[in-house]
Amino acid sequence: MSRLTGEFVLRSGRTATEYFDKYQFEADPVLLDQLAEQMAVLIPEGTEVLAGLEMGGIAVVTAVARHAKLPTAFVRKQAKQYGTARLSEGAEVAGRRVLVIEDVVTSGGQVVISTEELRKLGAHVDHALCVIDRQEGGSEALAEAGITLRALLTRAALEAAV
Ligand SMILES: O=P(O)(O)OC[C@H]1O[C@H](OP(=O)(O)OP(=O)(O)O)[C@H](O)[C@@H]1O
Ligand SMILES: O=C(O)c1cc(=O)[nH]c(=O)[nH]1
Repeated sequence: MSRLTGEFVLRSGRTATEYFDKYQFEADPVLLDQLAEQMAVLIPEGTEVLAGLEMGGIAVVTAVARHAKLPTAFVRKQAKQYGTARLSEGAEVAGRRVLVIEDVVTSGGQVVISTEELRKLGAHVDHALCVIDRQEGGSEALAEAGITLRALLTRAALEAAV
């Protein structure tokens, strides 16, 4: 139900004829919980904090954390301009082994940007976990940044299931 066809501009600026609307599965509490339960199994040993990326990664991280029983951080695209003025809200990330949680990975650009920012805050980030890896160079880009990508689903697997 999340797989759309048409013409879509992606975050990376690329265009695609296929788009996974993550908000369709994130808005379904039963489906999201099932995905989260399976993702929790993929969490690398030693992970201390789960960090979900704005916006789609926030619902995913909250759901995964319920199964993993780990504290969560909510990572903004830009630091809040008032109040706490934080980029990363919730659990403290400094000095802790942090797993980045994302919904969809395409080029890997957003995970790399947010990981750099988390590292500046003192987090130790070696891994990321996503719901869907579109298999368009994301895992390679992450590897260059020292991040291993684990995915619950790949684009190839989803296409094979249709
Ligand atoms: O691997 P990349 O090429 O960086 O692309 C994937 C990113 O693009 C989408 O974010 P978008 O900005 O559309 O998302 P939001 O609705 O979650 O804010 C998705 O949630 C990833 O964050
Ligand atoms: O690369 C993206 O921006 C992107 C691709 C996709 O399939 N779904 C999504 O939410 N974002």
